[in-house]
Amino acid sequence: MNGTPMTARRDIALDLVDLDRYPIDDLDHGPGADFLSDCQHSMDQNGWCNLDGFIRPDALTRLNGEAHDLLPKAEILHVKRNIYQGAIDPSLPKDDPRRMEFTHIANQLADDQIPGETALKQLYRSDILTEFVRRVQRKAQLYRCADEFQALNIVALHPDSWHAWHYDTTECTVTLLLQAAESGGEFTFLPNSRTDETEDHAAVDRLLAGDMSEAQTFSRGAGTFTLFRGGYSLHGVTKVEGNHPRISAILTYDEEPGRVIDDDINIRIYGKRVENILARRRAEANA
Ligand SMILES: O=C(O)CCC(=O)C(=O)O
Ligand SMILES: [Fe+2]
Repeated sequence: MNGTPMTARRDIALDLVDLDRYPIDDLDHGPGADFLSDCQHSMDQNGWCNLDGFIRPDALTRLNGEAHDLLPKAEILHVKRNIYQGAIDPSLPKDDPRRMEFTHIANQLADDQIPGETALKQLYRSDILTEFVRRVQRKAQLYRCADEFQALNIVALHPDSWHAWHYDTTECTVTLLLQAAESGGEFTFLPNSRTDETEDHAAVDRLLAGDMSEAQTFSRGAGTFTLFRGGYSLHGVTKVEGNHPRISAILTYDEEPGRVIDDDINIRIYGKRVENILARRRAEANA
């Protein structure tokens, strides 16, 4: 032993987040405490908290570069589902949302396709960031989602694509915009449109019919970090216009530790690749 102290690895959030504007490194004192209280107030009042320029410009170049390096290897997914992530049930009336199929096309990386050494994965795994999200969402505990596919995703929507209306399968979602669309591609949602007991069916039906008048949307530049309760807020992204894709990172969190997602939901989102992984695993387990 030479007496060299073990030094913990520096938390990458300290290098990527604009701490002057968003002091997530000290939420208990001075400016950090005021900032946290503003974020909590926005969650309470509006059901969202939108932090423009959360990622510093140099860090954004790095994260967006990682997404651009990885996306060519990702599948183009054709996602077909109802807003609850289920398969449609043809026995229901035609206007029941459980019967209505919404489809979209996305160039998407699942968590297992995003290497651990990337700054983006390290940012997702940052305890400082997770603690910030937990406190804004006012949770006694909050964990990063443990699902091998859903935990962290990178989603590129190419021109003419949208992201169909849905509820997430984990409660707390953060969407981090890495590259904005030239126009369109607006993140759009009905804050807290359902609870565990009920749903605002009238508002949901209006949105599904194309009436966006009650939906929340705001212009978000690249680097914007938006917290909301994705599992309880119907949401999607309007059609991307212009010449380049809109790219976002989706960070998911849940009150339950070890939250994993049903295989059928993962297959519906991620398609053949994940279907094959799960089938191989089942075959090996039975061998
Ligand atoms: O790209 C976004 O901003 C939202 C995407 C989304 O809702 C999702 O991947 O679940
Ligand atoms: Fe979502």
